[in-house]
Amino acid sequence: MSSDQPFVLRWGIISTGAIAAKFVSDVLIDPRTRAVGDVVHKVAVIGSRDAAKAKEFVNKFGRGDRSIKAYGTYEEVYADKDVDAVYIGTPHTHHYQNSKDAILAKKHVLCEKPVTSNATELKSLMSLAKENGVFFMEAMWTRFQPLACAFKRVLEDGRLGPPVSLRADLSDDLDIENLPTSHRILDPKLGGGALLDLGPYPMVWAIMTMYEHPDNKGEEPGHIAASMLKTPITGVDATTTFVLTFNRTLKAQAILSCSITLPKTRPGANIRFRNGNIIIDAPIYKPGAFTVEYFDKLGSGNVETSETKEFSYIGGGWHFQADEVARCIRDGKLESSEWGHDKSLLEMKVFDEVRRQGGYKFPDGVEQVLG
Ligand SMILES: NC(=O)C1=CN([C@@H]2O[C@H](COP(=O)(O)OP(=O)(O)OC[C@H]3O[C@@H](n4cnc5c(N)ncnc54)[C@H](OP(=O)(O)O)[C@@H]3O)[C@@H](O)[C@H]2O)C=CC1
Ligand SMILES: O=C1OC[C@@H](O)[C@H](O)[C@H]1O
Repeated sequence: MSSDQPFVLRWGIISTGAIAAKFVSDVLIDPRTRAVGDVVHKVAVIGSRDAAKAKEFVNKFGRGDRSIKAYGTYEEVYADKDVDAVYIGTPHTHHYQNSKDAILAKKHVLCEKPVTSNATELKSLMSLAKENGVFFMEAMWTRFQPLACAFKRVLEDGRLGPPVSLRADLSDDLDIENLPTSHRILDPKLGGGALLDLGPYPMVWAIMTMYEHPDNKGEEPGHIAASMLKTPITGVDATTTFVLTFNRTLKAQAILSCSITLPKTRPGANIRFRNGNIIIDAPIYKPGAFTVEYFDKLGSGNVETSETKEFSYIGGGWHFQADEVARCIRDGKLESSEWGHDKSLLEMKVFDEVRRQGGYKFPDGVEQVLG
């Protein structure tokens, strides 16, 4: 193959749930429709706990590709020689075991958010991935969308000055009164509740804005304050608010919230800098636009200029993270420089602490590795 041929990444898919369908649909879109010419994706294998579901998934989402294999166990996916990377779309509390099995089979892994149930599980996977020489990343798709890349460029040009305060919320009224208690959103055995499902999204904006800020020097927040409101249905958190104070070198505060009993709020995020603001549309997992406001002079609050940047593309937005995985694997990297292990680890440490303060303990046996 000549070097100007795109790199082909062959995926094995674990689970036939809602997000696996979205991921597969996106990676099967011709990458040239998003101006990507250096990588392409091949879905090689679908794995389900039920062979009939896997076959049905291939028929429904495989775009007529008759070479896609359908398996009735996940183990067959890990063992398949035609698979380079495994995408894991199972419920949160299965991510650790599924990732571990894939890594031990020497497959690269892209695992849905939240990457594990707790920080200790994640640390164990990070070590295992390094020992086995495979790439490992949490599927933090928002970070790879064109809007997030443009947002980072605005932060990096420095005109806004340092960030001081950020508010970000991801809420969605999931009609929990009418969901079965076995649904992954309600069942504590599946890590149910707002924090683990929706909390990664306010976190990603805080991480991009504050944790990654050069003045922060890679410090974790020095203080975390959290409160959870539980649903009486199963006791998982329905609404959670947590405040991260970056008080070590950067002096900034992120006020983050999520809810499964409220509709989305507008805007999704509001970030205040010494010299202006950034306002991000809802929903913050895939905003369509953001507005940058610049003050006439430092700290005045008078908006002199403002610019709104809008984004659209073909597909749901899950393919950009897949392109990142393909490029990293092609280049022999074991982690992404945009969403590396340290960022997922910070997320999981924060979630552990928020659950501790909120009194949300998983049932015994859910966490596979305890700290
Ligand atoms: N990035 C994003 O935008 C999104 C990410 N997610 C994340 O993806 C994960 C899955 O969510 P979602 O697709 O909505 O969930 P679904 O319930 O729709 O699908 C989960 C799938 O996991 C498999 N599975 C394995 N073990 C279990 C189990 N014990 N109970 C239920 N299902 C099981 C099943 O596939 P099978 O029977 O074929 O084995 C099932 O279809 C979550 O961690 C969530 O946070 C979810 C939505 C959006
Ligand atoms: O990751 C997600 O983003 C979109 C939400 O609707 C979904 O519940 C969540 O899992």
